[in-house]
Amino acid sequence: MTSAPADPQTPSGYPTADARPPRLEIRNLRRFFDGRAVVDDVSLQIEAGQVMCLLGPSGCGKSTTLRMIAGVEMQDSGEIYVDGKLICDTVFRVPPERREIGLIFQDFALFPHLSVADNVAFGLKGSKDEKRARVQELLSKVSLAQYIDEFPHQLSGGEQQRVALARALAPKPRIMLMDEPFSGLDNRLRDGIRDETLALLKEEDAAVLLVTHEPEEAMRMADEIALMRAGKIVQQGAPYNVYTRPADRAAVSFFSDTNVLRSEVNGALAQTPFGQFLAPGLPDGTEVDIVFRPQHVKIDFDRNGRGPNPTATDGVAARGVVQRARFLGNESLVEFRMDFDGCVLKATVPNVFLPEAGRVMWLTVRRDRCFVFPTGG
Ligand SMILES: Nc1ncnc2c1ncn2[C@@H]1O[C@H](COP(=O)(O)OP(=O)(O)OP(=O)(O)O)[C@@H](O)[C@H]1O
Repeated sequence: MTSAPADPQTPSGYPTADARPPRLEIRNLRRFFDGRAVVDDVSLQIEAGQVMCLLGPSGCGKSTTLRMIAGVEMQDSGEIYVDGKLICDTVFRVPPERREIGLIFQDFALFPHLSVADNVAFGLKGSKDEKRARVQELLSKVSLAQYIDEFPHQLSGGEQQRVALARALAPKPRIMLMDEPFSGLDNRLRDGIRDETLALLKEEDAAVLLVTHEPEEAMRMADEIALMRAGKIVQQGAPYNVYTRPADRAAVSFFSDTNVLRSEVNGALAQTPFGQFLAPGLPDGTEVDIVFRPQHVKIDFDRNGRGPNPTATDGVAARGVVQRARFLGNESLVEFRMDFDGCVLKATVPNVFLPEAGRVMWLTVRRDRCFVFPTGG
């Protein structure tokens, strides 16, 4: 007996015949502008009901990636699959309107001359009653049922954004692409709308790819973060893992303020005034950066010219002088000029802690929260 020939539009590599392929898969996408790869070998998989955030600085290629998936930009190489079916490579291309992909952009334009109901119904097929039922269902979900017959100019920015979300979800897209969808909203509105949007997206079971340059937004929204830099995915994983096990120095500083100490490897160890750090696999003489976040610096008082005793978790204490201290609302930020080489280190402390400038204090660093990277690597 011979087996049926493989479907040429189905990618290989799924472990068993009944294993469900990802809702969206992109493989090795590349796009060149003026000879420069602005998207460079990007591969991602997103399941139904999963929110993936493509996070990175301005110009790193996030929107171009999204535009290729939407079908409004063509890749120079690579493939895009939906539920295991090829929808686009360099020869075959399903047109954008047949991809069943919902889109929301920062400048989501509602049609000003159409009512809220007609905006939401815009991409819907079916009878008038069916359309009306779906419109009502979605407007209730975004808590705007009472505005069904209003016009966009009668709504606030946040309400308009929720209508845009309802419109994008109305045709039950299998995939939702969102490009900085909340950046036009003011801070107070944003958190609430993000949470509502997330709940609704989960309920509708779409695979979501959300583009943002704000780490906080990605941490808040994502099941998985793909960190992008200069056209490439440099790290991918659950928000906790990306935050606590950053791939390189730039990945640490993308999420938060950082402190950096410079050292040189000797016998797989890097010596610092805070004690020695493991530098496995790095040859002697390699310059390294020991990177840590201000919230992992501990502050202790001076005891007649001495600091706290060394411990396994916090290492050795180093002496510094308070430069300035500021209250930031939830925490205080204190800057120290360190005795050992005059560098400035930052520490954050919960609540209010505002020591006067010139005061001598001792700092230790949570050793398990320090990262050792080759300098410039
Ligand atoms: N049509 C185009 N022609 C030439 N260069 C382009 C074109 N579209 C994008 N680029 C360039 O490609 C790079 C990536 O752009 P892209 O918009 O994808 O970045 P991004 O990460 O989404 O940035 P932002 O967060 O600022 O929107 C940028 O340097 C941009 O100038």
